[in-house]
Amino acid sequence: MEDCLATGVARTRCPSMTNGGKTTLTNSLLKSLPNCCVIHQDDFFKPQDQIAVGEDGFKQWDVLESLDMEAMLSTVQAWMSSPRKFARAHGVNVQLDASDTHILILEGFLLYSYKPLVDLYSRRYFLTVPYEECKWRRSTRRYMVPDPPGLFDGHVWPMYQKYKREMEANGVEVVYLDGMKSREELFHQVLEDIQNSLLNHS
Ligand SMILES: Nc1ncnc2c1ncn2[C@@H]1O[C@H](COP(=O)(O)OP(=O)(O)O)[C@@H](O)[C@H]1O
Ligand SMILES: NC(=O)c1ccc[n+]([C@@H]2O[C@H](COP(=O)(O)O)[C@@H](O)[C@H]2O)c1
Repeated sequence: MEDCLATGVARTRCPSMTNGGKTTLTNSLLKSLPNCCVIHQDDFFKPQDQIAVGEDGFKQWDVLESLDMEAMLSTVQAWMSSPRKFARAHGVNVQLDASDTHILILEGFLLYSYKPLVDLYSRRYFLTVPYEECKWRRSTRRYMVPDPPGLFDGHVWPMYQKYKREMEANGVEVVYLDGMKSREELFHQVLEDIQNSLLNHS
């Protein structure tokens, strides 16, 4: 990572639990950071017929095996090999100024459990909200595959807790963000942090 930052290229991550507010935050950052691309982990869910059904009867969406992480890694590597080309191909308006800074945001709910990606980043954020808030926000969402009754308590929340425990046990260092803060406050906090990180490595 250090070598990339030394050339003015930064990568960061905006992961969290489901409904922590990561898509909202990512969209705000995208508008404010130069030459900024995003890769959404949700785009790498395997097709529904490849998702295992657990002993609990639920389709196991919230486990790493439900995602094609190799494909996600290849996409990250495509950005790493040519951020400018990647940005252009993804419709990002590339600014040709002297700094030549490029930023990649990875946004997803299970990013710190996939070893090949864990150490690639200059900044790692983790948005959290309390159980009740998460459950309420989730109840207002409509996913491509709607949640069956009981999924949140029976699968989503226990998997979130399991992966978070594992992440902590593995010593993955993250900046925790309080997802109960306002959208504006979170945006300014993270924007400032990323800008400082870029300055420190320029
Ligand atoms: N800081 C916030 N405060 C209150 N509600 C928020 C905040 N950020 C996002 N939300 C709302 O929470 C829901 C989930 O947000 P979203 O950004 O899609 O979460 P995620 O991408 O983490 O699943 C949406 O209804 C969104 O408007
Ligand atoms: N995008 C999909 O195809 C799909 C299908 C079923 C469940 N989900 C849910 O998406 C969640 C992750 O996305 P968010 O972090 O945006 O909530 C997971 O908790 C998972 O249960 C997504």
